[in-house]
Amino acid sequence: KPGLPPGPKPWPIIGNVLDMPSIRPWEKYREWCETYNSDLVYLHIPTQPSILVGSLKAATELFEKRSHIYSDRTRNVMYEMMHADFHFAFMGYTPTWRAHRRTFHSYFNPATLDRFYPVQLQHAREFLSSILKSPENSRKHARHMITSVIFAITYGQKITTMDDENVTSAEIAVEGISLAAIPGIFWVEFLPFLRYIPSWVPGATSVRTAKKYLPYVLGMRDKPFEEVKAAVDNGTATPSLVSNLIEENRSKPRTPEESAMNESIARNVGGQAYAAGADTASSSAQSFLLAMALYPAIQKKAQGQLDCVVGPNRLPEHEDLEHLPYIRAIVLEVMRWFPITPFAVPHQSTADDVYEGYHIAKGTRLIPNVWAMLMNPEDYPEPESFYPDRFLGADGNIDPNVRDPTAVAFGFGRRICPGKQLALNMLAIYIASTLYTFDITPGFDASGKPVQLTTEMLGGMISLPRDVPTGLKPRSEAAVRLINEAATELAL
Ligand code: HEM
Repeated sequence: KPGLPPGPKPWPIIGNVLDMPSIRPWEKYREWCETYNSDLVYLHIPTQPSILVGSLKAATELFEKRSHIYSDRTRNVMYEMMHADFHFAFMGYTPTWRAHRRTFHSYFNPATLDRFYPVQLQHAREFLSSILKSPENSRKHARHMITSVIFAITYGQKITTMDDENVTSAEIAVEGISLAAIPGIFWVEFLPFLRYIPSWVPGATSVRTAKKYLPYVLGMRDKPFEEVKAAVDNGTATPSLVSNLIEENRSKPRTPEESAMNESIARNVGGQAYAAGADTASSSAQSFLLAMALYPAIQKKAQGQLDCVVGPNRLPEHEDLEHLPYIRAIVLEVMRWFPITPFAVPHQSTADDVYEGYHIAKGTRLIPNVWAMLMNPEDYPEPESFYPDRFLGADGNIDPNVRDPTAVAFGFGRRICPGKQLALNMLAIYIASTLYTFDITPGFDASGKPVQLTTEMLGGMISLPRDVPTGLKPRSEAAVRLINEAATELAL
């Protein structure tokens, strides 16, 4: 009879709860796979049996080839308490999840994503202008750019400052969602009845945390949606995901139930775009700056190709990317070198199964160690080095024989990130525009010394670089002129 995969020895009752790392968990997860010499490692977590999936081979076999039984999500009591379960990334493998995903996909169908090029280009160029004015705020500007694209596409709203109420509220909501996603830090996850303990009881951290974030989560879902709905009513809405869904819902006769269901899907799908897309893509935008400051020779090489393809008289556009394999290789290497979702979003099984002689019971949570897969030296020699050339063949084009890291970094199977291509398009034009116009160096600290950059990763479910360089200098007077001309055009 197949047994459980190997794993750390459990304690009575609490199992491996105290073994669960909260700092850089992906490293401990990899160590366990090595210690037990197994792609799968079993963790005894009360009420939530879990398996770490340490190799791409196992992840592909389970999440992709057997996706019909590995596409569920783990119940997260904290999400229920803070109402974050409206986000379809956290819904179970149900018809409701499917309806949400279908709606999202119909708007962000990869075949029609070029209609978002203009909005991406506009905000990439606004980023250049902002950097020209205050390079010391590079982290904030990168975040602002991605947030602006997401709000423009989702709600047709212009985010002129990061102090915008819809943004600050969503930021706090995402902080709560990210916190609640770290496996093993809230006791309510193991003992769901704790949710009913009053928040004043000492130790009721779960209840107090959920209570703190609840209004922000609801605000993120409802406030911008209501604003767009009112604009649609007044005939003043700018076309967007949400206005489109509202109008479509009204365009055909429907029963009140159907109509309410469609409105709820529109509200949820809009409300989760910021949570799913802003932290993730802006973390990659920031880690790109970090890589460039740490690897100046790569920067030079990319700038050489940009100068050659784009010429001296204009800024890059999406259409240039086809002729810029080195930029595309940098995008791939950014996604690999800095795994911003180091264990993706765990999947859960819906039937008993056997893999390589191990028993995987129905209801097991499977945590893919995406970080370890992207740092695997067999696929990517010297994985700690930022080396885009690894993706290029002898002809200077992308070599299809090198494993595509975006097939791992965005998760797996039926749950794979549906915003993947949108995110990659956004990052590619931002990377091309920034390298074309700026030299990126670490910058200086308050005492005037060059900053010592590290590659330290912060955060849990979504990680971001601790250090983001601030030494961005325009490459030439011509670059400054092009940025200013673009800004004038955008203001017209
Ligand atoms: C660099 C940027 C991004 C990364 C690395 C990323 C990564 C991921 C990962 C790892 C998952 C979980 C996949 C799985 O369960 O196997 C996911 C799910 C998801 N992502 Fe992304 N994402 C990014 C950007 C975006 C953007 C821009 C959007 C939308 C605007 C988006 C929307 C979603 C949604 C809705 C889900 C849930 C899918 C489901 O459960 O069915 N993501 N993403």
